[in-house]
Amino acid sequence: MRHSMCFAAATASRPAAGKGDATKEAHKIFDEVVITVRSGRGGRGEITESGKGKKVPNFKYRAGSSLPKQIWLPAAEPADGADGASVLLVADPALDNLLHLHSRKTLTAKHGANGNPVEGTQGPRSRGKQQPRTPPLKVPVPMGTVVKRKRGGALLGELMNPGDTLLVARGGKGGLGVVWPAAQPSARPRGKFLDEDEGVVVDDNWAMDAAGGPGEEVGLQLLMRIVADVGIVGLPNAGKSSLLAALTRASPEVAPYPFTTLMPNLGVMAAGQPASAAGAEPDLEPWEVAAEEERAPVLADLPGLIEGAHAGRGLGRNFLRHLRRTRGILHVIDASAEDPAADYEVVRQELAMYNPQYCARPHLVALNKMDLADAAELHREIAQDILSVARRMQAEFAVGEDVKPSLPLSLVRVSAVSGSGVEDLREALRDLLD
Ligand SMILES: Nc1nc2c(ncn2[C@@H]2O[C@H](COP(=O)(O)OP(=O)(O)OP(=O)(O)O)[C@@H](O)[C@H]2O)c(=O)[nH]1
Ligand SMILES: [Mg+2]
Repeated sequence: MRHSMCFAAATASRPAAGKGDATKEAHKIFDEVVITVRSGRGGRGEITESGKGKKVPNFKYRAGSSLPKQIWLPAAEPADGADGASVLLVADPALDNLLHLHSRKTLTAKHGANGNPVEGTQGPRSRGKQQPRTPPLKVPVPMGTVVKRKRGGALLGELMNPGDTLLVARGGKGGLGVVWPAAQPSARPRGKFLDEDEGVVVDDNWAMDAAGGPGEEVGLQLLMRIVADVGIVGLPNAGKSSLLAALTRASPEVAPYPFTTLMPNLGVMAAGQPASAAGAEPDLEPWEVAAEEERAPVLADLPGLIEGAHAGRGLGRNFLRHLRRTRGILHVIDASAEDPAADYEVVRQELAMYNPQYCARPHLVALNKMDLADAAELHREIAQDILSVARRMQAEFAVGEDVKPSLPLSLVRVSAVSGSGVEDLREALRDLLD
């Protein structure tokens, strides 16, 4: 279900002050982590002596009969060692960040059980059978996680949908059960093979066969990009989080100071709002409603951007990578600000500097805080100014670049506080995505 992912980030806990730098700065790296995973080594195979069995009572023996009292039970086939546990990454829809992996950076899977319980080691003995599989170590990660090798940065895979799994370290093969041809050590078969480093090495084949394969150790870099249809961007305090709360059922933190939002908040814009004309649509069945919700657009409220974010000011701009998979962008402008058109330009410029593609995506402008007197009076001029900024940016860019900044699809006047215009904005967002 898409839903379950959506409301967890709303109460993204503020890192407690004074706990040490890593904790304080955790919010900056909620979407990135470097970890080491180790798969288990394979268990040893059982080693038995051939021809050896044991005498056991004959259950068919009856006193006075010709049947022997004891019979010879041949040795069972020796058991194989179990394969070591692999390490799997699993996309968990309940997660929306990678913070849980910051506290434990090395994850080790279990070794395979030995085929023979030698003194001092543990292991179930199941003669003649492959040992039971060792359950893999499953590491939960949020959807939208990109997995790269720490060294070289080769892409190993992406986990996009709930339940997607990626094998990152394969467990070692279990050793084979081996029979000595004779009890005498001198009679054991011997094999010679070349070892690249040390020249000729003599070893016993049986010992090689019985040994389990080693596990792997892999350094991984995990990067998360949230999966959303629309990204909400704007200066700090413009009312992005307030609008997300008005448009969806999410309840992000809202406060009258900049940089309230430290990690993206997600919300689902549920369909079937009361706006449609009476009788125009037949009532939806419950499963149709569920299907609607499944398709309902996900909005992502990003932390505030400021001028110079590309150079690391404010919260920087690393979180802009979360716009990568969005189809459209909603610019939120505080229309009661001194120069809303300049604010719009600042944010557009930061987007363009991060990735010119972002500016080419279809976008909407929400003129927020329309309940305030200054904003309401000036909204025509503000809209004009914003449009001329957008046209100018388009004209400037079109010269050398092949991606052209888009013009706003529409400018919507809203107030997240009074709720006016929210329905129009919802409508505009749907048009944007169609
Ligand atoms: N009057 C009025 N105030 C608003 C409106 N929308 C938001 N605010 C106020 O503006 C302030 C900032 O709102 P937020 O939603 O936290 O702003 P933000 O853009 O998410 O801010 P950051 O997360 O810091 O980037 C809060 O005090 C809100 O109450 C609105 O439509 N009208
Ligand atoms: Mg916010």
